Amino acid sequence: MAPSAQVQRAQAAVKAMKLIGFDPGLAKVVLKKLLKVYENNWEYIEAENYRLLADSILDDQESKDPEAKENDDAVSDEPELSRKRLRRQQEELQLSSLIIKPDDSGETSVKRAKMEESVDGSLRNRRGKAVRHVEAQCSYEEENACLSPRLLLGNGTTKATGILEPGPLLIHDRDRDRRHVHERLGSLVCYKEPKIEPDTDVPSENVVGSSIPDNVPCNEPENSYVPLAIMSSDGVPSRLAGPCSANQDKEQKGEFMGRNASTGSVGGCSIQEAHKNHNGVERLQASMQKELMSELPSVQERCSATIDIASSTMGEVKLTLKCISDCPEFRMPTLETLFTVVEDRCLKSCKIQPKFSLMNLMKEICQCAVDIAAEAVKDAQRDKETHAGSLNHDGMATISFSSSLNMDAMETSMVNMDGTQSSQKIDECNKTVNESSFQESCINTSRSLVPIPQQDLAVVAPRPPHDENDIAKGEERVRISLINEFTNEKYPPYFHYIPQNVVYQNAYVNFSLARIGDVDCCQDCFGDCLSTPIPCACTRETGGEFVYTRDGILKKEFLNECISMNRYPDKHHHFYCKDCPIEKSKNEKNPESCKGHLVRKFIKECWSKCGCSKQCGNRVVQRSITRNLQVFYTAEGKGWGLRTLEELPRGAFICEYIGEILTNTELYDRTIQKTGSAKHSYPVLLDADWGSEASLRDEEALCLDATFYGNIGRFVNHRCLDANLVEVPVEWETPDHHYYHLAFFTTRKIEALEELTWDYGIDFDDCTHPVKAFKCLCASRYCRDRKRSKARSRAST
Ligand SMILES: C[S@@+](CC[C@H](N)C(=O)[O-])C[C@H]1O[C@@H](n2cnc3c(N)ncnc32)[C@H](O)[C@@H]1O
Repeated sequence: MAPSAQVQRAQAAVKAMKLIGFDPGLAKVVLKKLLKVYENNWEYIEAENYRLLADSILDDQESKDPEAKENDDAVSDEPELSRKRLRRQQEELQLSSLIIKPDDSGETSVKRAKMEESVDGSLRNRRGKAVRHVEAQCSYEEENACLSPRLLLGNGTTKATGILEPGPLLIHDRDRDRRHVHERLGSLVCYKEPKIEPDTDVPSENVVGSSIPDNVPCNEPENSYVPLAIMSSDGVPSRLAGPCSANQDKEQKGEFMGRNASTGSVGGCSIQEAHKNHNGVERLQASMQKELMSELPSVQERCSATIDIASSTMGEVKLTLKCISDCPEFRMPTLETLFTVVEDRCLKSCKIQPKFSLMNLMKEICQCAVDIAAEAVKDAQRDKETHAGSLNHDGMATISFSSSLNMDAMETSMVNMDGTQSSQKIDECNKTVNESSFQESCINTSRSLVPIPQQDLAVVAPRPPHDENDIAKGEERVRISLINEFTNEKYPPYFHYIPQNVVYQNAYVNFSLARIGDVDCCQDCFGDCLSTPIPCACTRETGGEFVYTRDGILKKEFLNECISMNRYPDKHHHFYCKDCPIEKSKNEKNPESCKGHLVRKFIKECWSKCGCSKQCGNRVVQRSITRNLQVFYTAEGKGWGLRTLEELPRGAFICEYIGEILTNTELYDRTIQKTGSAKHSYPVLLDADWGSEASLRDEEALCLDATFYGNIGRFVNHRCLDANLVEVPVEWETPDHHYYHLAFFTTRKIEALEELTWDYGIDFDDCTHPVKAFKCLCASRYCRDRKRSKARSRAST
């Protein structure tokens, strides 16, 4: 019968001791003691070619030497001493293995790294790629020697056949003898069996750790690294507020990357599972190992994993993944393996797209950092220019930057969004960043982490201003794609996509619940107000009738009225204000009298103070965009426009016109600051109630400006009279008509791919109108601009 694994290991250990000159009998005795002390944990004993065993034999011999007795104690009597020694050895081993340097070819080599290979000479990762496990067993030169499953003795030369038999060691100079033994051990090359896969249970307290001290001073120098956030193993930052809130929660019982602590599964795929597929030999070894180590902590329990994120005020971000273990066999996997496994797990667990790549995710993180910083720069510049009164918002010029994380090297000149002007500078920046980051990686990376050349990480191309798959950047319930089939202008000039209006600065918009009285909401309602026999209080505005059908479509009568108001304004009521903000903005000192503002029909939707649900049929506009729409480049020269990709019924809600809420004064300031190079303009006056207010000051009159912040409503082009959209004022959070939402509804059935248009109601002769006069290209047979042009040309002939 073949000897048991235990016996085989014992034989190998004794033989190794014999090879370096120890008496096999003594080796056996000491080995027995060690096994007892270390509870049969062969990993400790076999580490570094039985260094512990050799040391223990020396200790044993020394303990029998009366001179030595005073100084050292035998291993059997002092297990703690042996443990300490082992720890020291492990520390030495780790330190010596940390240095990774690029060689002449630019590749990295692990200094003093030793190789171990599995039975077939290679290990494969789960995608079938060969993975080399780096072990501290033999040098690169000795790599081939490791392939043979036998004990070899190497003293610079590999002797596969002849085994040297040195004589017994004489114990005179203990230090020298120890050195001697260690040298011999160092040259002893030992075949190691394929590594047994670790257990997967990870007690959370062992997983979490941090290398960043709690007492980071608050007065760090400007460009020093300060931890922004320490990600605990469950991914929750345990420190978010910078250096002063440095109380890192080491106690936090986290789970690493969604790992289930009790099962060891990561994102639905446990490590155990991951290794189940290995061959039967490994399974057998795993069970043997389990038997021997049943009461020992698992490898994972002996590791701590930390993610440190440090950021300097200069914009550099360092992300460090540290896995520290007291287990001598523990090695960091290569990045390739790590990425492959994480990607696999993520793919399995999160059902994310098959194209998912961790590297892309990291690039995305870099990109986000750059985006956020760039936006702050842009805001600062805009503020500066606004104050200087010399702002030209028109070209929507923006900042181009190096997308690597060195914001110090950021290019700040204004260039076109195609990035053409700044490439040289970006290259230079990247070069600087690459060099320094590469060096840092060399120092900080643990033994088998290969520094990634920064050009792989850096996003080289300038960031596109918009996501062509979704211009709304996920802010809406539906994605809104972007397409230009006519020119090289791939994207519209940059603007911030916002799904809801935001106050720019001085606009007074009072959203307080206290202002909504009982008559302005339906507190007693429940569920869907449209399903109740008696219309709720919110219909007061619309004469006790809901304006929506159960299908969420605007009712015919109401829609007709709104369309008629737009098409035939003269037939409808107008307000005339005492001091018209529009006239005042044209001539402040001597304003003309008000030309009148249409008395518009309002929709009042239910809201949060009401008792009904968010799905209530009287909440159509606030539920935002639901239709399949697309921003596209128009063929006629109107620039970008909005179209539908689906057939739309008459009365369907399309979108709100969203922008910054400005006072009339603010809009006026913005308008006069324009130098005239602006191609398009995007303001809308919220004048539906101006006439009802006896005297409305400019700083009270509101408007929406979608130039810098807006939604897809800003792309709706103008069409004279027979536009297929009509704007309707809608309110829900405020009971008066001072501030309201502007919603677009279809005026007729619309085919898929038809452009959506709206009659801006502008007077093409009025050069002072906030919407800058443009040559109308609406192609409507009712085009007011064309009529005007014709009339002019007739008059001149
Ligand atoms: C609210 S924006 C519409 C989106 C704009 N086309 C774009 O590319 O961003 C209004 C501007 O679009 C252009 N525009 C809209 N309707 C137009 C039309 N019928 N004819 C010519 N230009 C039009 C004008 O420059 C106008 O100032």
